[in-house]
Amino acid sequence: MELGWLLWGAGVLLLLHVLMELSPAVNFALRIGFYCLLCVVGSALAAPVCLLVNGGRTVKNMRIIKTVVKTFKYFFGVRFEVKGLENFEIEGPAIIVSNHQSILDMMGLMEVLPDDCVQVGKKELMYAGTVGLIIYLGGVIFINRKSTTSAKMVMAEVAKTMAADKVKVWVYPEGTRNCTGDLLPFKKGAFHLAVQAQVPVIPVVYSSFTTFYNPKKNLFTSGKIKVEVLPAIETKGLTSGDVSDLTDRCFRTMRETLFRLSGCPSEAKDSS
Ligand SMILES: CCCCCCCC/C=C\CCCCCCCC(=O)SCCNC(=O)CCNC(=O)[C@H](O)C(C)(C)COP(=O)(O)OP(=O)(O)OC[C@H]1O[C@@H](n2cnc3c(N)ncnc32)[C@H](O)[C@@H]1OP(=O)(O)O
Ligand SMILES: CCCCCCCCCCCCCC(=O)OC[C@@H](O)COP(=O)(O)O
Repeated sequence: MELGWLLWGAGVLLLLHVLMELSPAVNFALRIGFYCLLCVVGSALAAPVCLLVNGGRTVKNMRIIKTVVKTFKYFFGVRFEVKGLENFEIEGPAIIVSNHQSILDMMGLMEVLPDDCVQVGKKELMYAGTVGLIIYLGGVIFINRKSTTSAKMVMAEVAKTMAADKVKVWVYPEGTRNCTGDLLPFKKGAFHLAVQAQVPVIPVVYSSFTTFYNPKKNLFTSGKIKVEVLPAIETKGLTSGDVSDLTDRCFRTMRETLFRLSGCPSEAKDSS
């Protein structure tokens, strides 16, 4: 009986292996599926721990979430090379902005996430089962991207509470995933938030995944991601009239850094 199960297990594994060898599409789907499974199972295990240790929705849960997510990279052979972590060492609140390429970004996020930092996410994530639950428990701020008015209202609330709670807020200013090796134009919410709260903006750039991860080509191998935390940009004294300039400045700095980290400096020159 037990031998039977073993044989079945071995058979299924062998079949999966052969399928992965034969078809890049199956290989890709299985690896992404496994990532999602890790997220779902990891969240299911972490949620009760968060509830027991911290009692409910609080940014303190991010430490627990971070501990779990930081183990994921070993399953996929993803390595991180991080520079500039000292730029996070700012007392009190700040807005952190970074590029957003894929759902795999959650690994890169947790690799560098400073203490007392919540993220802004689309509200649909709240309904992603156990993952939604863990994101909720971690204190993520949910916005409705389809309604600028309501998103702006949420962000204005955040500007007020950020100083009181001394939290940093992580925003993906592209507003959606983008795995092209370039940046999408930045939305302005993060920069309005920084100016309203008069807190610095800290840009974080992840090198392009395109060499090892490309959903269109069913590519997902092991690979190295370079991460750079850039020096903070002060916003003291800036007013809402300066938001566009601030946005452009961050965009240009981050785009140059992205090309430099991804090893394509020529594109940086062509861009402006
Ligand atoms: C234990 C195991 C666990 C495993 C599982 C892992 C779990 C990991 C756990 C936890 C990590 C959780 C991580 C979550 C990550 C989620 C990522 C996402 O979901 S990314 C998508 C959502 N995020 C965004 O979209 C943000 C950025 N968006 C914005 O800030 C936008 O600006 C927004 C939504 C506020 C408005 O977007 P618009 O599309 O309408 O575009 P615009 O150009 O920015 O705004 C239109 C006009 O409104 C003004 N405006 C915008 N915000 C304003 C403001 N606050 N005040 C005044 N005016 C404002 C602008 O200046 C613009 O006006 P003028 O064109 O300049 O005239
Ligand atoms: C019902 C159970 C489903 C479980 C699926 C598990 C998937 C794990 C995903 C980890 C969190 C990913 C957060 C993320 O990266 O969200 C994407 C948004 O930022 C941008 O959205 P979009 O590009 O505009 O669709």
